[in-house]
Amino acid sequence: MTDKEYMALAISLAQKTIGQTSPNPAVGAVVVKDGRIVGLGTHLKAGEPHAEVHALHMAGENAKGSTIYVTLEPCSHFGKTPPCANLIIEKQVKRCVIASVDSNPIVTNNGIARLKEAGIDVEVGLLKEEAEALNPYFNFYQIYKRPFVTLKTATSLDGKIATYSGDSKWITGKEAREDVHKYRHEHDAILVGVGTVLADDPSLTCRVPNGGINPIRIILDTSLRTPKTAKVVTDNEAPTWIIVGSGVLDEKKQEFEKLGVKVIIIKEPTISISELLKTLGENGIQSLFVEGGAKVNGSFLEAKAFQQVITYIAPKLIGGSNAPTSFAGTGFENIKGVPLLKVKSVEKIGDDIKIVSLPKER
Ligand SMILES: Nc1c(/N=C/[C@H](O)[C@H](O)[C@H](O)COP(=O)(O)O)[nH]c(=O)[nH]c1=O
Ligand SMILES: Nc1c(N[C@@H]2O[C@H](COP(=O)(O)O)[C@@H](O)[C@H]2O)[nH]c(=O)[nH]c1=O
Ligand SMILES: [Zn+2]
Repeated sequence: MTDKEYMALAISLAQKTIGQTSPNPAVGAVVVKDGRIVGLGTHLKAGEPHAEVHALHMAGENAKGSTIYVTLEPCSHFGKTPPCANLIIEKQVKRCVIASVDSNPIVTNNGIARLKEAGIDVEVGLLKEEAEALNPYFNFYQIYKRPFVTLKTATSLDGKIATYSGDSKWITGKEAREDVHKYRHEHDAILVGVGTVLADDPSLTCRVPNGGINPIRIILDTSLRTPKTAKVVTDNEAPTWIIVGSGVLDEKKQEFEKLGVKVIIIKEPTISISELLKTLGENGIQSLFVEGGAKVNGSFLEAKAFQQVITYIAPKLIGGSNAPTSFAGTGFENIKGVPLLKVKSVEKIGDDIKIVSLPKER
């Protein structure tokens, strides 16, 4: 097979682990000796061995004089695991083909330099775009130290998220709702406003066939109105963090902490999105799935604080000038001031349409 085919195999291995390796990136590795695949590996969980370690372990003696294809630059630092670059050198690998450079500042280019110093034949950039597309959340966080934000809305053809009476079950169909759970698995955290908690009492867990990883549930709740009886407080299915403003009294905070909820006070009377994202970044959240409701979506939109928008549109017409739409708040005064997006994909999903769009650099 060609170098490209081996690297594509490494990428496909990593693809299947997206969502389970955070805060580490998803990485795949393939070891080839004399035209035979002798080792395969992918990083499965943060703190466990890296992809190269698994692949070289499987290769055993055949690692000597082999070629290793890896989707990310081999690490060169002692994090929770020893450096992969050292292991590649120790196992006397002959050639190392790397798809993408590591965006983690403590790693970037050090691994490549160390391999070259040891006389290993290093090539960088094969299927670079495909490899970088494996870890958009990790890469964004390494650069900005705040979470990559995905906004998700589910509306009728006429842009409503509920009827004027507040009924919203269900607008989109089973397939679209299941697709949402894939994003819950992939993101570190899911965020809704207390309005959604009061209206839907959502569980915000990841319910995909064969199970998935539950995101941390983050509730934007300036004056701590979340009921103590809410599922997100009582179901013990996943961690729940409630973000409150500086006006919340300490003893009220402690009541929720006694129930196992983490309460984070933003030192402002109302929660600004930029302050929220800075705080979540400091708490290690690399990716945030914002599932509304309209008020929260509106505040993220006005702060222009999002990196991708997932829109599900159901072939239904709800009507009514009082029926809520997906973005509340003030909105923009002029068309020329609104954020521009680029449509990345449009697809049918069940009876609904799914559009993924990305902010356009102005
Ligand atoms: N009403 C609709 C949605 N409504 C989503 C709500 O905002 C809230 O996130 C859900 O009720 C979450 O519930 P749980 O976590 O599954 O228990 N979302 C959708 O994709 N389609 C709809 O029709
Ligand atoms: N997952 C992964 C890498 N991840 C890199 O190593 C860092 C985590 O190191 P540690 O704390 O030791 O697990 C992570 O931030 C990223 O820069 N590197 C690799 O060579 N192969 C792998 O499979
Ligand atoms: Zn490593």
